[in-house]
Amino acid sequence: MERINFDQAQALHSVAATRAMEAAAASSLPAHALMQRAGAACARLALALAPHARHVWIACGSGNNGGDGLEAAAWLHQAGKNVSVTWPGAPETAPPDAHAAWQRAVAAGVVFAPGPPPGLGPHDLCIDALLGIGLRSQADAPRMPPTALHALLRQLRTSPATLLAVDLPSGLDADTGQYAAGFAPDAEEAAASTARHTLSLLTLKPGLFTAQGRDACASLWHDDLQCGAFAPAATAELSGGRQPDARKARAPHDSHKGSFGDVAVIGGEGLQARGMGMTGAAWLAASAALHGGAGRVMVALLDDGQTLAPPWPELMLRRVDALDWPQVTAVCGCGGGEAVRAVLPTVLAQAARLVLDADGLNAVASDNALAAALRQRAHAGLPTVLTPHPLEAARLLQCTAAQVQADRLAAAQALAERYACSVVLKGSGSIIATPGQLPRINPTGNARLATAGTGDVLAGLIGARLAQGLAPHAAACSAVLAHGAAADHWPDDRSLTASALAAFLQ
Ligand SMILES: NC(=O)C1=CN([C@@H]2O[C@H](COP(=O)(O)OP(=O)(O)OC[C@H]3O[C@@H](n4cnc5c(N)ncnc54)[C@H](OP(=O)(O)O)[C@@H]3O)[C@@H](O)[C@H]2O)[C@@H](O)CC1
Ligand SMILES: Nc1ncnc2c1ncn2[C@@H]1O[C@H](COP(=O)(O)OP(=O)(O)O)[C@@H](O)[C@H]1O
Ligand SMILES: [K+]
Repeated sequence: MERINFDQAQALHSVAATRAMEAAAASSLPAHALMQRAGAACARLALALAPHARHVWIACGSGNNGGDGLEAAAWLHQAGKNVSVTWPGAPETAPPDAHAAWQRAVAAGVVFAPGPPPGLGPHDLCIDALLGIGLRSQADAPRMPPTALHALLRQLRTSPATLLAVDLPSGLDADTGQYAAGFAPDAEEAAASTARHTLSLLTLKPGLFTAQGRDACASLWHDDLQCGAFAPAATAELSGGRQPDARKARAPHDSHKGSFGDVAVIGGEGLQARGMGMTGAAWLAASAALHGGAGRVMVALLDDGQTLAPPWPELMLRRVDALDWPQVTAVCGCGGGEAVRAVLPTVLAQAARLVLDADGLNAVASDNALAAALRQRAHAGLPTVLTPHPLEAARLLQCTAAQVQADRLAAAQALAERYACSVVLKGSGSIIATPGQLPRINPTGNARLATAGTGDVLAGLIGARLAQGLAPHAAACSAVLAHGAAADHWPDDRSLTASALAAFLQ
């Protein structure tokens, strides 16, 4: 068993891949062995998390997730704990493994009760074994009426006792990180101050790391039930460990500024165009490229020459028509407004490497000729990274942001395929997808990044990584990881602003 610290690379497996692993392992093990291992692992972690628990209450569902809970009950009872189980299932309809686990729990003398024991306190433990990877999004004919299940879930979530979820927090979709309809915690449940843990069994699932998954699983543990050898190919991977790093300190002594590449930021519509000055976005991206290690950073503002001097002397103002396209890594779209449309045909056709952000993406979404020019870049061998947030991704995919969020991995992969380039789908658990590569989920970052301009900073940092010679997928993974890590290491007593974040980057 390992505790997941969100700083190590990890292979992630979908429900289908997990089922395949379970079938392969089960075929070479004695009957019920996997569930016995699952129950034992759960009991071990329970004893470690709540060693002084006077009561352990286990709420079990009618499938095999409930079976894991029944196995854990038998182990914990044998360990001398005062265990009670609520199991609205029935032996005659339980799957075979869960039926055997029920028999073991009964034989061990576990107490069955319709609800939690009275007086559960912070030292006690609740175990959520209601639903695992068998969650159906459309509960058409559940054996347990959803209302009964929801009532148990509410008691688990609002109890003062430590909460351990078996395999998944019940109701969370393991593939997408979204709660099934009706299962998301309400405000009172979300505000409960209970310590929460999740023990993921056999595999780590993508949904634990993106969308609502991070909040749902809280503290995360993994036990492969000694079946690692049966793991199929990963569905996705969690970024972590050492990333490709083009920092100057590690560069050959005989380097010069040209060795680290030129970034040209193209964006920042002026105030006069539509009464909305957005040059700040371009400066933020440029600052991030500079602090991220680009050799030279140029800024081509779309402000009709209004700006007289850059806010940092290292940055160079350029006109768009004065850029040396075969040399530059363009970061285009930050604060670009409507003005960016006019320059996009040139940028898409000529920039040697490109990060397309914000209004650059919106323009492509609404213009077939620009979309075709974007796709054409792949045929011309020109690397491109798109950096949409969910609404921008929805515009590009002609769907709603809710549909994007409903399956972030699939949405990012669909965009990467459609435009034949790398895509960073931003938000909690950013996804990095590139055709022909295993998609990545980024584990760093937090809600402090939810402030205006941090996306511009990310675009500039990806530009610096591309300019330093990394391939698009590696550049995106490395920059997204560093951007989130900067927020994770942010001093508690300072508020995070985008300009301070850009200056904090390496
Ligand atoms: N596979 C493995 O790798 C291993 C699996 N193991 C464990 O088994 C778990 C998977 O077990 P599983 O397949 O029996 O599904 P599970 O999560 O118990 O859910 C099915 C139950 O939930 C119900 N139900 C579903 N959706 C619902 C809804 N929306 N609303 C209401 N009810 C709903 C559904 O009802 P029904 O469809 O029968 O009416 C059925 O009763 C896995 O997560 C892990 O813990 C480990 O022991 C070892 C290795
Ligand atoms: N809750 C969160 N957890 C992790 N990262 C977040 C969170 N909220 C925002 N971010 C990150 O902050 C950045 C915001 O970018 P974006 O939405 O484009 O904002 P803006 O356009 O204001 O710069 C993205 O990198 C996103 O992944
Ligand atoms: K569960």
